[in-house]
Amino acid sequence: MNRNLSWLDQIIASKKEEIKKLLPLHSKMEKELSELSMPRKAFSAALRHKKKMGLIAEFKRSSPSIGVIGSSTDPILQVSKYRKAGADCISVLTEEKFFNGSLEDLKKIRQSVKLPLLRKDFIIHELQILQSILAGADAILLIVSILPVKDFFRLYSYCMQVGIEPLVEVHDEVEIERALEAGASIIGINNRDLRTFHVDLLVSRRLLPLIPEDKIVVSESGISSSDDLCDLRMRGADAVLVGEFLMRQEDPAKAIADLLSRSFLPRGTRKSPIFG
Ligand SMILES: O=P(O)(O)OC[C@@H](O)[C@@H](O)c1c[nH]c2ccccc12
Repeated sequence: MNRNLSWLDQIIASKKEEIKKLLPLHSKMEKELSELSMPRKAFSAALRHKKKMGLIAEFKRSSPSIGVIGSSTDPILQVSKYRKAGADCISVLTEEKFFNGSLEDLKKIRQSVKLPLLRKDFIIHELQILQSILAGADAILLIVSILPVKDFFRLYSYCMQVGIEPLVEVHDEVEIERALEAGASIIGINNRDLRTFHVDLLVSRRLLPLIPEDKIVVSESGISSSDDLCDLRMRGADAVLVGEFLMRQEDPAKAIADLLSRSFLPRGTRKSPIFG
């Protein structure tokens, strides 16, 4: 491993290798896609206009910022606990090198629950999008900060064309503009800076007012209490995405019940800071 490359550079390099292996399968994958039914809108439907804060519960074995979280946790068992406790959607981290995940995890989970599934990975090519649909994902994460502008717009349109919902991940004002320009309807504000790993819920507080009311907004990362949920709900978040906190719990169902206990509120309006 080249020590001069950041972990993100290393992930992107390994993704490029994976894509090379997928290239010969392209027409086979397209044929399989044509045999599936459209449209896939379950992910946004599970989060839009709800009376409580939406919860996307994540299956995440490890991460580059904190190391091993729950490496040997059984995906089917964990996700069934999430479902029984009231999670609205499931996110599965499939990146292998730093997150110890796999597409196999997602496929197993797909066979065991009907809840909408988000494939969480570093998507830089159309073939990964096809691969996600064929593995049973309802949505994919599209991270604005890792994509050249042109590639972002192209991949966004491809998602629309093949019928999978992109959760467009942003971390600052410029990325929000780009997401809105593409026409994104589900926007994830990542409270974690992917380059420094610094986590701050202030990122959501600052950016929520900049996103129009008709968009679904998900606050991602670093969320661990019902206070966090209440605050984000009142500031206009439709949903939260929670990984590490749930993976570390002995009783994830109880943790979900506690998290959601005070968030049965209508979503607050996203007031522009200019108007108070
Ligand atoms: O484990 P946390 O702090 O609850 O965070 C979950 C999720 O937001 C995080 O896994 C994530 C958000 N965006 C990403 C992009 C790539 C990898 C991981 C992520």
